[in-house]
Amino acid sequence: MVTIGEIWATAGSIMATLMFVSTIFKQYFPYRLWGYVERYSHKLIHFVYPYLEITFDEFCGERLKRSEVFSAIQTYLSGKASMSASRFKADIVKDNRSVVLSMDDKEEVTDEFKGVKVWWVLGKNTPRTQSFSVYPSSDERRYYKLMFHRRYRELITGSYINHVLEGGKALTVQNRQRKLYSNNPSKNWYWWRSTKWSHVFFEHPATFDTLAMETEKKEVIKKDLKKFSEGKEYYVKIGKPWKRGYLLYGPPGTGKSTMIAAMANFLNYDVYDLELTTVKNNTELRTLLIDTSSKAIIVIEDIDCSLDLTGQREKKKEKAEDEEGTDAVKKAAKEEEDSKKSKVTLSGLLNSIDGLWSACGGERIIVFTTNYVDKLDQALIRRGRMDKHIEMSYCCFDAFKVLAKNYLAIETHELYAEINSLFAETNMTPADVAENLMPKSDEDDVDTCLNNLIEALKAAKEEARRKAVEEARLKTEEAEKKAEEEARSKAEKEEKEKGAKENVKDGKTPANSVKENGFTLV
Ligand SMILES: Nc1ncnc2c1ncn2[C@@H]1O[C@H](COP(=O)(O)OP(=O)(O)OP(=O)(O)O)[C@@H](O)[C@H]1O
Ligand SMILES: [Mg+2]
Repeated sequence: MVTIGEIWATAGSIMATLMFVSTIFKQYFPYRLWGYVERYSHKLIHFVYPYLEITFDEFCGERLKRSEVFSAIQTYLSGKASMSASRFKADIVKDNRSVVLSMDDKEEVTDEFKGVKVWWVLGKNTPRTQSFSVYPSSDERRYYKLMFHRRYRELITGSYINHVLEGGKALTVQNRQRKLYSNNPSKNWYWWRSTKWSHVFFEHPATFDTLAMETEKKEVIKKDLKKFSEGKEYYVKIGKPWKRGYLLYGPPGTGKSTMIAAMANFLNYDVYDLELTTVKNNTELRTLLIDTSSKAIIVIEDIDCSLDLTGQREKKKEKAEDEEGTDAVKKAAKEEEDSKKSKVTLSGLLNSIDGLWSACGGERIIVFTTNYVDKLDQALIRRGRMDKHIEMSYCCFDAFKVLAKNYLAIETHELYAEINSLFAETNMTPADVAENLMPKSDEDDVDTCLNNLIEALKAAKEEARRKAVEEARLKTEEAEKKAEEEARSKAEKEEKEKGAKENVKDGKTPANSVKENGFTLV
């Protein structure tokens, strides 16, 4: 009887012989004939193995961007994986309430489409060179492989793949837990996982209903956003990338950030909060923007503080510093400081907003906020870049009514008339109004809160009056000082002219005086 050990020994020697023969064959067989052998061997395999394979890679474009097709397939298969795979990866979605299972590496999942069976495998390309790093190799790339009988080639490539992609996208929208991203400094970017952006779940509760603003203005913005989000075909027709820029400007506490949250909740978009000061240069900025998903609002807050937008201020400063002297220690310190500073330029920013790269992906809204719109370079905020400019201003009575409804659950009150007249005379930000309306203890009722607001409005009015008086006083003082200085310099000038005339009368021209006294009288 043949033992297992003997079988293994025989199999081992057959393998060794085959490898030896194949090596000899490769070495001595004419190179040109080798091509024929390969071609015919493929035909032979094709004849006995009637299945076709399609591969979908995880990354496209030199790892710059994760393939949306790969993501759609992953989501589509997550529904099927729970039926046939045995190892899963779990993801929490939709308000942390449910778990979605997706297939793990090297798992196989079967699917059926119009009675045709197909197989999906999640594979990984292992590195060609072996290294002993604890990190995965740069060659390691995941892919989905779809296998089907070649008889169904048209059905699969024609309809099935579309069916998978559309199903995947629909599931993504359904399961979507929106995210709030913030960019990481490039020293923390690693190629083996997406680390350019960190995220938390986006849970800001602001909506357009809770946003204090004139109703009409709010409606215009809502319509604008809706038109944009439904405008895919329109943007293709007019030949413009599917993106829109919003500039929100106004004093602190007027609701610019709140408006962004309301926009994201209205459109069901993710938010990318881009901190420009940690972006080293224009290339990094471009890489970050390419790595954003569609259905996203990209936000740059306080754009006037984020970088030197005129480009001139920086040069002036440098020149002044150069004149101060070039001490070696100072120079080294300056170099170190410079290396930490963001080198993103205005033109880099403009390019990333509406250059050729900006068309990668689609359905993106870019929002800039600023407290000082006049400081911004006109090129940055021209239409086409910042298409819609929205002024967030001090609280008006209309906006107050929204806040009162949110904070005190009232539609009207006998004190409204007084509050209305006070708003007409006073500037107060919605943030201050909201703070005054908020009950501070269980004893605080509606009347207390409204009276608090009235007191605050009166105090603000008095403060504004006092400020205006002070400003007027300062202005008058300045004007008087200026007039005094003008009068003094005029008197001095007249005095000089008078002296000069008298000298001429006495025959003492400046030239004569030199001759006489050996020095010049000025
Ligand atoms: N228009 C508004 N509607 C509702 N709440 C508002 C509004 N404006 C301000 N608030 C309230 O005031 C707080 C501060 O507002 P927000 O952060 O949106 O102001 P901002 O304009 O972004 O200020 P900054 O310029 O300082 O960033 C918010 O938490 C919100 O509760
Ligand atoms: Mg803000």
